[in-house]
Amino acid sequence: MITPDPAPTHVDDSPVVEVRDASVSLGGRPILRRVDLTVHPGEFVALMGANGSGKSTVVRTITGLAPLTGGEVRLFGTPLDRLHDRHRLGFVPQRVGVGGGVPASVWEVVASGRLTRRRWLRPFNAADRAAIRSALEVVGLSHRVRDGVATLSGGQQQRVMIARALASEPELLFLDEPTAGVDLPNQVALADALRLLKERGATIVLVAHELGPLAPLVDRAVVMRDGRVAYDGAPLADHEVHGPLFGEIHTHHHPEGEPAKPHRPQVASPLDPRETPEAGR
Ligand SMILES: Nc1ncnc2c1ncn2[C@@H]1O[C@H](COP(=O)(O)OP(=O)(O)OP(=O)(O)O)[C@@H](O)[C@H]1O
Repeated sequence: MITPDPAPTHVDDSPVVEVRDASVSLGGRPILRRVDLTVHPGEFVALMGANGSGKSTVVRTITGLAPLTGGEVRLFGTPLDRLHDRHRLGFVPQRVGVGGGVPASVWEVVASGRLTRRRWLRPFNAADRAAIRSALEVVGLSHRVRDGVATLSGGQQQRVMIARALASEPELLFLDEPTAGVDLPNQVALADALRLLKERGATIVLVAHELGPLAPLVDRAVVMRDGRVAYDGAPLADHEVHGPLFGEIHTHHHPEGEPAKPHRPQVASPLDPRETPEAGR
């Protein structure tokens, strides 16, 4: 709920996302190779890695947009193809040009986030309007409700798309590069909005090249390389992800010798029987 409710949505720690041995081919080319990923309730996971490493495809697979050629995806404990209450998911895709000639107002775009929760052709009820208002407040755009989306800057348009996802009151939110091409004040506004959502108990999976102001929110980093999970563990600084480390499968040593936090950190190991010597290259 987008209400001041600090209680987490889930009472147990059963995974919200379970990707098991998932493979995806696109255009006849293997893009994801035997990916495993588990996300627990309330976690904020940053999915990182170089261009073309497969980050977006992981998210597209988890949200059912890219078909599996092998393996399984479960959300909220249910196989993806049997999940009916899809309103529990929110998805802010990459580089959405909401302006593109569509004369929609900010309010209309954010209100469209309620469609999965409403019965067809019913007017918005008080709960709908409250959720829309709250989402606009969270992203700091209440004063722009009547404006055409096309009149907003790219960063503000991205905030509109975040508000649209927030209005649907998702338990699990995916964002693909929400800060790409967004100026710093808008990145900070996005971070504030996501912090609030996290405090309300949502589980968040974020695809990002660089975390910038989002870094303090991240509980866990997963780094993709060549369609595989190369690292799964404690958050990494942007420079670590983009340094030489992910030129190879990486074993992470935490700087102060602290144990990697939080959930079951895993480093994909070359000893993994599924890996072949040439596989990670
Ligand atoms: N529909 C498609 N058909 C064929 N190949 C695709 C398709 N979509 C993505 N790919 C390829 O899959 C690989 C992984 O793409 P993906 O977008 O998942 O990577 P990414 O890590 O998100 O990259 P970026 O950071 O550039 O968005 C790339 O080589 C890309 O060219």
